[in-house]
Amino acid sequence: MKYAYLGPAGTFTEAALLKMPGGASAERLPAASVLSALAMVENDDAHAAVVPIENSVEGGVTATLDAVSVAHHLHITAEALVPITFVLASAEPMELAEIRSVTTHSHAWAQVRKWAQTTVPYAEYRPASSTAAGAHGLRNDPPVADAAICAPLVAEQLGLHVVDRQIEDVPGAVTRFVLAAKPGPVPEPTGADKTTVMIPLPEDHPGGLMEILEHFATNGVNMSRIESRPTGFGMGDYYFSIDLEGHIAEARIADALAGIHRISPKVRFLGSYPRADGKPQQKGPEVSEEAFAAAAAWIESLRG
Ligand SMILES: O=C(O)C(=O)C[C@]1(C(=O)O)C=C[C@@H](O)C=C1
Repeated sequence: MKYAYLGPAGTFTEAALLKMPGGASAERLPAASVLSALAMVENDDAHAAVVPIENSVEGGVTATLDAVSVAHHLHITAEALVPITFVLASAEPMELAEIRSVTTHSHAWAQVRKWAQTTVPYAEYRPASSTAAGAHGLRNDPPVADAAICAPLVAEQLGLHVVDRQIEDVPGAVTRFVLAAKPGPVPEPTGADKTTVMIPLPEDHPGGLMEILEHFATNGVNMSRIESRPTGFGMGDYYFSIDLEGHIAEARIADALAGIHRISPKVRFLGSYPRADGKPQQKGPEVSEEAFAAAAAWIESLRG
């Protein structure tokens, strides 16, 4: 199997790839951006792509959310969680006070903002396409910056000097990554699953969002993430990117989505897949498979 990922070697995305099903034995194809990684799947140059989707401190990775929800026709088949810790690294030994420019990925920069303000307040920030790309750039002639914020492992692999470590503002931060592939068989339910959907907000429909959420509430479906994003097609045109706890094979998830389809027919199913944390679904008896089967049988008997 060939898996594309946000490269180069040494990104947090590569660490996530190794945790994905089939990741350890997959051929790893580094891509320069999230969009290129997803395009490699669409063009059949890779079977699947590993991309970051959400960080516990900085929130959604909008490039991924928009690409998976709107631009591409891909399904999520797995997720992985990677603990995030950063070091500040330089090509040659340097003191903190000497650093005038720092490079890293924008999501990494957002996770060290307070540290940067207090520790390197005069350093100019230079964006990099990934944390590892920034670290590799220190060896360019001329170097892309005085120092890079990257994973401890890539600093070690490139023989960089560690100026400061554990510089993240929130210890224990985690980034969530997904494996995206062309639509195919949905992974089997495990009892601890997630379903991702994209729901366009119905136009000129007062209470549209509330009606959508009511379908989740009445079917006992918990949401683990909800974000609104512009579709890009016009001012005020928004979609909701939502993760649900449960699998499309369950009657309560299917029933909620069928109800939503009547309000927002362009709703898109983006995959059901096992949860990385393995947390089992909690559901009351009124939304069990047996309760749905008994209700359907009752209606059938009335129509009899
Ligand atoms: O630059 C990397 O190493 C990445 O894998 C990207 C990314 C992200 O997009 O959030 C992944 C994890 C960290 O939160 C910072 C950067």
